[in-house]
Amino acid sequence: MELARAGANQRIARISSHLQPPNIQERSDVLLKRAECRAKGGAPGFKVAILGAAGGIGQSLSLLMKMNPLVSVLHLYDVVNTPGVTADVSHMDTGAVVRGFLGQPQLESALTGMDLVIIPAGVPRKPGMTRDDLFKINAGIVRTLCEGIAKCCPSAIVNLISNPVNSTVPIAAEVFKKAGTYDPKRLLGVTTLDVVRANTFVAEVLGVDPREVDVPVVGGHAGVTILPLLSQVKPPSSFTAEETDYLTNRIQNGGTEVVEAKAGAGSATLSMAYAAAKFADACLRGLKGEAGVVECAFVDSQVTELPFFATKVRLGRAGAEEVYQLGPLNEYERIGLEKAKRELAGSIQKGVDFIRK
Ligand SMILES: NC(=O)C1=CN([C@@H]2O[C@H](COP(=O)(O)OP(=O)(O)OC[C@H]3O[C@@H](n4cnc5c(N)ncnc54)[C@H](O)[C@@H]3O)[C@@H](O)[C@H]2O)C=CC1
Ligand SMILES: O=C([O-])CC(=O)C(=O)O
Repeated sequence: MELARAGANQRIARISSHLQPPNIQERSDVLLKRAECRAKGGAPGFKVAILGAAGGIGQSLSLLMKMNPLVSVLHLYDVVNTPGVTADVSHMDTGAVVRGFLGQPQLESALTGMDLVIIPAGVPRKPGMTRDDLFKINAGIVRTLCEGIAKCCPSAIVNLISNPVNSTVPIAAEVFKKAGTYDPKRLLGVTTLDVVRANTFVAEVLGVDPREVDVPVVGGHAGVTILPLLSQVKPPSSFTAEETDYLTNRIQNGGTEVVEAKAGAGSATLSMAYAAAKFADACLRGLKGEAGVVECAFVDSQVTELPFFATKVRLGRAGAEEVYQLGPLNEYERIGLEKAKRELAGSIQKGVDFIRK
């Protein structure tokens, strides 16, 4: 009986969360609070916000996070089109309560109380552009969103997708430092798509199921900074010099391959939403206290002389609780590492300067 009533409340909360009249909205807030309390009580559940939820990545990612049983509350924020995306996703008969937020005046409401904030907001590449060409527009977007996080949910884990990741993560760190809320363990640049691609392409070469393959990809998330460690592939495998060249180039240029195939209609969205959902799920499992959750991510790091670097990290209740060393590299990878570090150093500094200067 009580369960049925709770279910009805949740339904009303879902429907009325899109309605505008203040009295209905007020009632919806009460009902939503009840649903949130319930979700926070017995059944485990985290509050997740997606910033840029109406975009190419954002929409598919919203769908995937609505399907995640670890999510009890899902906030969808964008500067356009969130009412439609929210209405649509909210009809899915899964547990998470969905709520939409539109435009800067609603940013703080979208962020308050969140455990995990995922950011795919910003412009994507067109053919002929590098990820760094997106810096001008996306740096400002990331700064504004991170200022909101520092104010409204300073303890949230942040998954940063907006490009150029090699610069936007340092930007976010500087914003949080300025606000006095920086916790390096909680800021993670999402490089999962590089690992997803590496697993797929290596599996093709080996003739096995990609789900059986694990390729560490380290460095950063642009061109030569994307460094797959083929000598550490699991299960242990050897590659000819030709295969190593082919795989390294294909993994480093996977993003460009999609940008060119889409011919002006944007960059990877579907595989990226899949990768982001996979990474967010790992973060939530870590938050829940699951042991042994390990993923690659671009984080505050002491693995090299650079202040940020992507390696495997262990995800726990506090975020990236352990940052793993690179492990043994072969000669090909050592040369790649030096190239990656040279480019990364400039991209990181550019991000830092954007906030400090
Ligand atoms: N880390 C990675 O591996 C990958 C990163 N990306 C990056 O993700 C970003 C998003 O890509 P798409 O979804 O394809 O772009 P999109 O243009 O389809 O969507 C971006 C969304 O961000 C929204 N937005 C713009 N300014 C905003 C603001 N101030 N606050 C909130 N939302 C705002 C837009 O309204 C739009 O809905 C791009 O920067 C792209 O380069 C894309 C693929 C892989
Ligand atoms: O290539 C791009 O611009 C988008 C991206 O980061 C990727 O697909 O890896």
